[in-house]
Amino acid sequence: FEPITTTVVLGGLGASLLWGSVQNYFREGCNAKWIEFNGTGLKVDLEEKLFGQHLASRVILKAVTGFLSHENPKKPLVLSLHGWSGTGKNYVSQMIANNLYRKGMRSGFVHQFIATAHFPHAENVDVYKEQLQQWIKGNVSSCPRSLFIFDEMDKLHPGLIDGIKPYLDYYEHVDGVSYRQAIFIFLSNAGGEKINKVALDFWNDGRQREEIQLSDLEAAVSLDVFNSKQSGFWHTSIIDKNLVDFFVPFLPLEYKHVQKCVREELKVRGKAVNEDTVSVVAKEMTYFPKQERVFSDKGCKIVEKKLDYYLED
Ligand SMILES: Nc1ncnc2c1ncn2[C@@H]1O[C@H](COP(=O)(O)OP(=O)(O)OP(=O)(O)O)[C@@H](O)[C@H]1O
Repeated sequence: FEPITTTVVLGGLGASLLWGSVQNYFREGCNAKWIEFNGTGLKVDLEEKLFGQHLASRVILKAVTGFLSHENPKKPLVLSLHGWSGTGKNYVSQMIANNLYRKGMRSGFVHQFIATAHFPHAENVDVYKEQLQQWIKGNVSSCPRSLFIFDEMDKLHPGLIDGIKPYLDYYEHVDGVSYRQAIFIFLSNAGGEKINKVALDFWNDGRQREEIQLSDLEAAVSLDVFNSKQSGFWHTSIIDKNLVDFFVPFLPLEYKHVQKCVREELKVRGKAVNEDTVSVVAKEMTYFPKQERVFSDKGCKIVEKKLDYYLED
C-alpha cells in the first residue's frame, strides 16, 4: 500500500497538471491555432455585410490579403480609414479582426485606442507617449502579429503621433523588436465632408455611386485633411512620409443602405424580416442635405437603437 499522504499528493499533482493543461489548451497563444487569416471569410463578409462601400471593400480586401500573404513584409500594414460617422469604419476593423484572430475583437492581440477616451489630457502627453510606446513594444515583442486600432486619429495629440511613427516605418528593428508583422488601422472622420460632396455631385449628375473611383476622392480628401488644423500634423508627419499604405474612403450611406442595415440587424436578432419595420426604422433616420435628403446623417450607426425602440412598442 502506498501511504495515503503520497496518494493524496500525487492525486493533487495529477489534477493540477491536468487543470494546467486544460488552461493551456484554452489560453490564447501567438500561434496558428489562434491566429490564422481567413481570406475567403473576409471577402464574404465584405461582400455580404458591408453595404454601399465598393471602394473600401475592394481596397481593404486587397491590402489585407496582400500583406498577410507576404512572409517578410518590409513594413507593418498601415491603413487609414476616412469617412462620415456610421459608415462602417469600426465595422470593417472588426471584420479584419474576426477573420484573423480566432477570438476576433476579444483577442488579446487586438488593441483599440480611442483618442479622447484613452488620451484625454493634453498636459499628460509625455506620460501617454511613454505608456503607448511601452504598450506597443511589449505587445509586439510577445506577438508580432498584433493589431492596433486608433479611433479618432484626427484628435490624437501630435506628440502621440510622433510616438507611434517609428513603428510604422521600414526599419528592420526598433530597439531590437521588429514591427513588420503588425497591422495599424487609423480611423477618422477627416475628409468625410469632402467624400460626401463627391458622392452628392455624382448623385446630382445622375451617376451611379459605384462609378466613383479612388482617384475621384484622393485629391479632395488629402486636401481636406491637410487643411484641417486638427489633422494637419497627422497628415504631414504620417501621410506625407508614405507611412500609410492605403487610404480607404467610406461613402455616406443612402436610404437603401440603411434599409439593408435594418434587415441585417433583424436577421442577427433571429427575427423575421418585416418590410414595414424596415421602412419605419429607415425613415426614422435623418438625411442630408436638408432638401435632397440623400444621405443618412449617422449612417447606420443608430439603427440598432432605433430598432430596439420600435420592437419594444
Ligand atoms: N456600410 C455599412 N454596411 C453595413 N453596416 C454598417 C455600415 N456602416 C455601419 N454599419 C452598422 O452600423 C454600426 C456602426 O458603424 P461603425 O461603428 O462602423 O461606424 P464608423 O464609421 O466607425 O463611425 P464613427 O466615425 O462615428 O466612429 C456597425 O456596427 C454596423 O452594424
